[in-house]
Amino acid sequence: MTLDLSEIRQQITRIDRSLLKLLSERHRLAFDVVRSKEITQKALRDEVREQQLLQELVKFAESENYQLDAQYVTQIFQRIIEDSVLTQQAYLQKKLNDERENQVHIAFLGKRGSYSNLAARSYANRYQKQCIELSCASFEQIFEKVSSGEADLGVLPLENTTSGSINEVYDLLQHTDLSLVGELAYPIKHCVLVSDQDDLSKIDTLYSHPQVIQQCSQFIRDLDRVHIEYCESSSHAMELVSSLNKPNIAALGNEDGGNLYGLKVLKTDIANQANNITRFIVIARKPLTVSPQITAKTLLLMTTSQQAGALVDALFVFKKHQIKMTKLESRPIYGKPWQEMFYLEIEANIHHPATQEALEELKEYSEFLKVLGCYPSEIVKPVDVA
Ligand SMILES: C=C(O[C@@H]1C=C(C(=O)O)C=C[C@H]1O)C(=O)O
Repeated sequence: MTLDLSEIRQQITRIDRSLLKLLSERHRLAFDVVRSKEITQKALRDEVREQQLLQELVKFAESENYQLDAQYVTQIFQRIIEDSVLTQQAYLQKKLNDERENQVHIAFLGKRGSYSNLAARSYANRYQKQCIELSCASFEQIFEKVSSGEADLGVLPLENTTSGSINEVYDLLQHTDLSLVGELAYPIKHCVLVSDQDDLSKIDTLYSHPQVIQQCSQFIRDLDRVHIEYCESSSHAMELVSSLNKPNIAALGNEDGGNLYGLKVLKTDIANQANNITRFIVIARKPLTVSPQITAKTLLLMTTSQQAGALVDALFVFKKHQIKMTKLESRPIYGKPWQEMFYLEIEANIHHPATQEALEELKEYSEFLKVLGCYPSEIVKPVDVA
């Protein structure tokens, strides 16, 4: 055994490359798996198989030979399985919707380096498409760019695990003819970015988007007398802090974006909640067909009568048809004080006859009902290992 650090590091580098090679091999097998399932029409996700795999791996991991922590191993393999499931989904979806174009124009909020930009890139990557980026100054502009055909897709944040729903996006969905065609969960990792400063106590002004400020409120409260400057997006904040180049100011943003603007990270992990994830939606002009082999979600917009129990009656339809509801959100109706519009997200494929039947029944309990879109669920809930 050697204790020479550079030699040990060489060994680590070699092991990391081997791990990467194995990950790539496993990733490629996802394509063989999905081609096989295309023939058999088997459901893409097999939770029993996933559970067996994980249980066996944990048993190995904890054995004498490996001595690895069960939770550590489980988390890694859950990520690997998620990649396999999402890779297979993207393959099926591309084929089903006959997408041959290799480029996709995506509109998003903010400049290069914004979270929306990173989410847009990640979405294009998943579908192995080159992303032509169209940066927008407002959510409304994203809708306009997709409507006019300037953009093929628009990526918008819908909810965040810390700050909740993004009302403005919900409200814009009320008036659109565009369709929801996708979702993606993107981990948000806020940090303090500076031009040149090593001491956090020297910072007296923070620049960022109101959502980011809200998500880091506990960290900000603990700072002494810091002034907040609200910006259009976190990328605007990063650009501004970079161009002002002062030692007393900082931007709250993400590390990748910060790199782009030549900023350095002064502090990481500053969000109130460690698991800070934003769910983005993807909009397009045409609705999508979702493969029956994939877990699909459908977003509905509905109003009910003002009578007692009207919403309960409507929701009961889902219970009766054994349809899982993944989200219920209400927003005021513009011009109708104290009346509410409901957004219902269900785990169901709109093309499935059982869903159609449930929606027909739902019409009886609603005054207005509109399908905003049906899309593959990209939130792969891990199976329980116990
Ligand atoms: C790879 C498969 O597809 C999915 C992914 C799995 C994995 O990555 O191990 C396991 C089961 C399925 O949910 C498979 O069916 O074997």
